[in-house]
Amino acid sequence: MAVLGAAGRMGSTTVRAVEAAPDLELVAALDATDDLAKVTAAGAQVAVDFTVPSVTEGNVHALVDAGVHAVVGTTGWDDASRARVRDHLADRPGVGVLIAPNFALGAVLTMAFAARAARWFESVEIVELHHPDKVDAPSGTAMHTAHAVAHARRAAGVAPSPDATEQSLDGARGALVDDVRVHAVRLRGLTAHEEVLLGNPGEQLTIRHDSFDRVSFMPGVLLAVRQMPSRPGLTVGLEHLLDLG
Ligand SMILES: NC(=O)C1=CN([C@@H]2O[C@H](COP(=O)(O)OP(=O)(O)OC[C@H]3O[C@@H](n4cnc5c(N)ncnc54)[C@H](O)[C@@H]3O)[C@@H](O)[C@H]2O)C=CC1
Ligand SMILES: O=C(O)C1=N[C@H](C(=O)O)C[C@H](O)C1
Repeated sequence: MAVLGAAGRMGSTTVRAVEAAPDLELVAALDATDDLAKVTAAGAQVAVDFTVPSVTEGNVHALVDAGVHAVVGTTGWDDASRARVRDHLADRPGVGVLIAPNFALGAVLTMAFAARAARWFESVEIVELHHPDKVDAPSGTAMHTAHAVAHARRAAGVAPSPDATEQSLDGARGALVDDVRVHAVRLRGLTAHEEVLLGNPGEQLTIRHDSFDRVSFMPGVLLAVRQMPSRPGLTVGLEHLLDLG
């Protein structure tokens, strides 16, 4: 297999995890100046992408063209970019692509629990907290959580969260993602954290996940590397590989 973004925080952690896995062989480790052709030249069947939002879609199309399965952890995807990959895969039967905003088991469970709870609370807001070197906000995980929560609330006929704000500074109420408020904190010392706050009169439920170390993402990454060769087409979210989707 191959790792794209191998010199980065997640890419280097993935390289170490793959090297420690007896059933996987790392044949290519690429970073920004490397030609993607090295992936096929090395005979990789699966490539993991932990690069940057501005290049990940191009990488995936090149991998699909080369018949290489892709496990994508890079964020910054939207409906349009995912649709382009889905369309491309229609011409390449047998090739699988997973785009997952978070590979940590606890984060995937947080999203599943939040979606399950969402219909039972009048208010819901999301706070994501990350290291200050992160280039995108809100996090891909928070966006995915907001869409899942919004979908569950719409399906149950629940109104958007009440909010009487008439006057506020720009950004004070966070970003509105699919009718759910998302707040992004960037703080030295943090790794990757998310809280889903659910409120009713007289009670609050907080669902919180903390990744203290990037090793927390590795079991999910390796699971996906092993499964994608038998999952053709586009899969969005690790929850589908864990039977939680
Ligand atoms: N899905 C998940 O579980 C997780 C996803 N992420 C996401 O993964 C991405 C990477 O995060 P970090 O590793 O923290 O960033 P980073 O900045 O440490 O690493 C990115 C690496 O990609 C390299 N790169 C840039 N363009 C490239 C190209 N064209 N080809 C190959 N390599 C290229 C950079 O030189 C750098 O080494 C971000 O989008 C982040 O949000 C991060 C943690 C977990
Ligand atoms: O950049 C990060 O660090 C992370 N990015 C992903 C995201 O945007 O959701 C996953 C995790 O939160 C860490």
